[in-house]
Amino acid sequence: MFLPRIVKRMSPLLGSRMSLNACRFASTDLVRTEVDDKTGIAVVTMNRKPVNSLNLELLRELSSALDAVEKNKSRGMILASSLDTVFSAGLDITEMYKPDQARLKDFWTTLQEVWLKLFGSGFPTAAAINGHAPAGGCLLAMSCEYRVMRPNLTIGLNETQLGIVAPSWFMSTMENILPRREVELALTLGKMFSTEKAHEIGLVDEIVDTKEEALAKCTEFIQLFARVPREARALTKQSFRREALQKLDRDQDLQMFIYLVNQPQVQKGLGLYFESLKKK
Ligand SMILES: CC/C=C\CC/C=C/CC(=O)SCCNC(=O)CCNC(=O)[C@H](O)C(C)(C)COP(=O)(O)OP(=O)(O)OC[C@H]1O[C@@H](n2cnc3c(N)ncnc32)[C@H](O)[C@@H]1OP(=O)(O)O
Repeated sequence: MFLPRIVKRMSPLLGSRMSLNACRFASTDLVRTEVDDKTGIAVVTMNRKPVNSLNLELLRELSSALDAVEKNKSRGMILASSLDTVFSAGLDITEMYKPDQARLKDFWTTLQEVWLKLFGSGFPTAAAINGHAPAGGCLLAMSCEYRVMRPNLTIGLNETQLGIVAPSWFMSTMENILPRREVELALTLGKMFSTEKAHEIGLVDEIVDTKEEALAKCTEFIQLFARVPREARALTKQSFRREALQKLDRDQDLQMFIYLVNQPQVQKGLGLYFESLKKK
């Protein structure tokens, strides 16, 4: 269970007074949230070694972190990873392979919740993609409004390569960024784009060399909205995204996911894929 722990960090130079850009922290083992008091921007960092694969616990903590960002009225949120070469490896295969059925339901419901909160958030969002972002990792990055990525990495929805079908809301999320034809091609191929190609087609907005630069660029993006009235901005963003958000019928989507995951050929495919990852 995530309990936001808000702590004021004191500057050692200022003794008991807060430094100008002191941070507030609301952290758990899996997700660290830091709000810069100077910019008012929250950095939400995923921290589940070795690859930030999205299991139920990480998703629950991301969901709580998004609630905390909303509640604290942060100026915006940057999503990042604590790992050097991976943003997120997407859904944790172990949640879907030989699953416990009750947990499987919880897992998918929580993933839906995270997407609804992130894609539908009123506050500005940006992803500092400091590592590979396949499948669910790409979904998280695409749910943000701006993406900054380090070179020589990969990003994309590779589900068909695994013999599974990306849910339609994964597709709508990509369609919010890329032309429909490009999305259809990317999804049917299960294409993983290099950083450079992703930038060329507009899936990624900027390429920078370091995580620090990525965070700085994301901050610059969010600060573009500093003088735009908060409510008007939020409602405008949400009306652009309403159709995709409303298209998700949570119950039907859950039933479909549970049905598909439990198909013997899907289980076989997931097992083989998981083994191939381990043998690498
Ligand atoms: C029927 C279902 C219907 C609908 C659902 C569809 C939705 C699916 C969305 C998804 O997100 S599916 C998941 C897709 N993800 C991937 O295909 C990514 C797989 N991983 C990688 O490509 C690589 O691991 C990486 C590029 C992210 C990182 O490479 P590297 O740094 O070289 O790490 P390793 O490959 O050596 O992996 C280390 C360690 O982590 C395990 N692992 C990797 N990915 C996952 C994962 N998604 N789930 C669980 N575990 C994963 C990997 O097996 C290694 O484990 P060891 O025990 O060998 O250390």
